[in-house]
Amino acid sequence: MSLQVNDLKVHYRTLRGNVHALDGVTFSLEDGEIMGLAGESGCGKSTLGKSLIRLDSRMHHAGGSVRLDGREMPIADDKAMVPLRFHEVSLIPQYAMSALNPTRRIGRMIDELLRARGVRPADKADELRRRLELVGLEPDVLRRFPIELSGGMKQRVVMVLSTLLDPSLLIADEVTSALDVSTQRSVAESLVEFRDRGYVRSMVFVTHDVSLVYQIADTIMVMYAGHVAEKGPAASIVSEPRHPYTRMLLSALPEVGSTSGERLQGIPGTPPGLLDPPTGCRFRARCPMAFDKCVERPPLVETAPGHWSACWKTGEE
Ligand SMILES: Nc1ncnc2c1ncn2[C@@H]1O[C@H](COP(=O)(O)OP(=O)(O)OP(=O)(O)O)[C@@H](O)[C@H]1O
Repeated sequence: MSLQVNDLKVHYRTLRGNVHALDGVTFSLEDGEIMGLAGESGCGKSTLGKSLIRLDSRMHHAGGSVRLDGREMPIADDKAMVPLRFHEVSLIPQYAMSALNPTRRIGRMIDELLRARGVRPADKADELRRRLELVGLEPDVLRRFPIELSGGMKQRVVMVLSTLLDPSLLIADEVTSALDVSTQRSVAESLVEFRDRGYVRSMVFVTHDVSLVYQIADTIMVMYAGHVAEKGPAASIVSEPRHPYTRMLLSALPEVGSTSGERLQGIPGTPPGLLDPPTGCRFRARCPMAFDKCVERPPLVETAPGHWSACWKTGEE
């Protein structure tokens, strides 16, 4: 599996104009890669996840391309995307576990969803049980209603369901944020296990929690206001961040980096609005390193193998 996203632009149409939620996003994902996607609220993480599977009616594909396994994905063509969903690309959306139909038993709901995707439930019954067991759920969960399950159990059901057809790419959007810390960890570890067993080939793990993603991801991509700020191997993003925004994001976290005895710093200011975003580097108004050239948009350049950063200063180092 390989994913190449090139200069992707996705906007939301609103009465006040277009919200430039993704404005020229470029990155790639290797076979087997788990990429953590981080950044402040509103930077475009969910929009990127949704763009790879379903553009809703307010979303507009304004440019760029997405290639999965060398094939162009018709992301703007809802109908043409139907055969790819769940088979090639699957999404565990934010709040998926609270969206489970409360009036359906889990087993019946899974059967209905499989049929809707052209799959006979009987053909998947053994595999379903094996995977439920793998995530620590008894087969009797299939006879229960969602209300009878804890948040962690529901999230595991959703994970198993979303990956039952062995998609190439899984997008997991904030799948752990509503769970307690130990459940978060085990849900995240189950996702890694799914990758290791080949149930999914590669994964984009969207999160606010850089410390959790650091434990499970191979690479981390940091977005800022609809742009990619930096992408690289997880260890070097955390220990040697190149982009000033990544540095500030990490220094605002208690769990990651060398924080012993150091005072945590918040990031002063707020991200720009995306209805009429500023030209050039979108971080420049908050950046302690900003200089004249930042009125031009910095290109994303590879500063070390597999490590990309979009900052004029990084390019100079
Ligand atoms: N339906 C919508 N209509 C208009 N603008 C939207 C819509 N959904 C999202 N946006 C805007 O698009 C931008 C990106 O939002 P997105 O939800 O992708 O960010 P995010 O990084 O996932 O945030 P969060 O972490 O809070 O989920 C934001 O400026 C947001 O306000």
